[in-house]
Amino acid sequence: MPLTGEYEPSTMGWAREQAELYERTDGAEGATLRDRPVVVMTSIGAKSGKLRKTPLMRVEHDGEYAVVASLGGAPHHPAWYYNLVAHPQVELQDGAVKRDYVAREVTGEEREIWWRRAAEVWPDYDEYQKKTDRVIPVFVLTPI
Ligand SMILES: C[C@H](OP(=O)(O)OC[C@@H](O)[C@@H](O)[C@@H](O)Cn1c2nc(=O)[nH]c(=O)c-2cc2ccc(O)cc21)C(=O)N[C@@H](CCC(=O)N[C@@H](CCC(=O)O)C(=O)O)C(=O)O
Repeated sequence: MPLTGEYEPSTMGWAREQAELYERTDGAEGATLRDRPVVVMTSIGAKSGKLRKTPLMRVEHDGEYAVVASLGGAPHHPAWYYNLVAHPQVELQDGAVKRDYVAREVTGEEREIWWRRAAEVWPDYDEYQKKTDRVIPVFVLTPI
C-alpha cells in the first residue's frame, strides 16, 4: 500500500532535484552518482508527517536493501534517520519499480556484513566513518 500524504521537498537542492528527476523519469535519469547506482526512498516525517524523498546509494542483496545514514560523515545523523525510527514503513524506488519495505536498524555482525556490501558500492562510506565519532547507522529494508 503506497505511502500517502503531502510531499515536502528536501532542503538539500541537489538531492531534491535528483529525487524528483528519478521519480519523473521512472529511474531512467538521475539513477547514478559518480556512475554508482542510486535508489529513492520515501519516508514519513517524524515531526511533519509529510512525505520525504531521499536519494541513497543502491545496496541490494537477495531482495533486501541497506540504507546508510552517512550524511558524508557529518557529526549528526541525517533527518531521514529519525523518520525511519518513528515510521519504519518506507517506499523504495529502484529504477521503475516502487515497493513497500519495513526498515530496521542493524547492529553488530549483521551491520558489518551490510556495511561491507555498502562500501563495495560506495567506498567513500569507509572515509565517512573515519571522519566522525558517531557510528553511522545502517538500516535494512525488508519487502512487505
Ligand atoms: C537536507 C535534509 O535532508 P536529510 O533527511 O537530513 O538528508 C540529508 C541527506 O542524507 C540526503 O540529502 C541524501 O539524499 C544525500 N545522499 C545520501 N545521504 C546519505 O546519508 N547516505 C547516502 O547513501 C546518500 C546517497 C545519495 C545519493 C545521491 C544523492 O543525490 C544524495 C545522496 C532535509 O531535507 N531537511 C529538512 C527536514 C527533513 C525531514 O525529514 N524532517 C523530518 C523531521 C526529522 C527529525 O525528526 O529531525 C520531518 O519532516 O518531520 C529540513 O531541514 O527542513
